[in-house]
Amino acid sequence: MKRIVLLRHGQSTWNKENRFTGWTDVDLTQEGVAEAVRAGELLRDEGFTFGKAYTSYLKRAVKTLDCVLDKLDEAWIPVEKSWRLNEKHYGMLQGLNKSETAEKYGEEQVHVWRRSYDVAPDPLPEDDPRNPRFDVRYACVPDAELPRTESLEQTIARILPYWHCVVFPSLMRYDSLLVVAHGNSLRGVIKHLKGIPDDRIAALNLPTAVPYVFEFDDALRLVRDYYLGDPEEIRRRAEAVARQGSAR
Ligand SMILES: O=C(O)[C@H](O)COP(=O)(O)O
Repeated sequence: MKRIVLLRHGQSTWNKENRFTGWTDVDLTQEGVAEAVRAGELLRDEGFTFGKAYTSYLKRAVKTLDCVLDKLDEAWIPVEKSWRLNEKHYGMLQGLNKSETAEKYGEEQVHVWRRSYDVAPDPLPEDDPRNPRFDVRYACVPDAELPRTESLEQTIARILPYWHCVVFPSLMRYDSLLVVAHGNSLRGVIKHLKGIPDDRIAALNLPTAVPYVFEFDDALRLVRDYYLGDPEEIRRRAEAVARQGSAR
């Protein structure tokens, strides 16, 4: 049996302030670090070990991965970072408070921006200092591939080449992989793995730092998926994520 564990990063400073984050490189809060440590302990106590780990270019995911590997005493395993695992780019919404945005534009519009499959928020202007073309970490990415905003569909379109060519084939070499990324980049991966239809993906909300396990048979067909942890608490936390777009 082969396994991939997907993990959303722990609480970030902008999660705490309820701001749209996207590609903004904000840090973990103390609570976020504690969540990451708890995720590592849970994986350790359930006997998980990993051959290789993947994460994004954003420090909230990288630091969460570090905390988990530390708890597993597996800081030595190969780790590969890719911009393709970054969060959905939230365009001009980045930095705005989600509740205030709901008060201004309506909860329904905010839900469309957050959870629709094919609607993207307004893009960052070309000369906006937040445009990824000005960020040295993306210097090796062709400009045409760097987003100024993204729908979930576009997020999935940039993740899948990496998923198909790099992450998933490494299951042939390693029995277990750990992928630490973001709420929407992982929703995209989960949509792909489970074949969730476009019009059903809006209902999926991922809480921070809850390990989500995918098991595959020897032919690498998905046989089972489940969260680690208390189902009632996970349900409550997923609902709280959904409510982040409510007006106050
Ligand atoms: O980028 C963000 O704001 C978060 O990572 C995910 O936000 P969402 O749950 O509002 O899509």
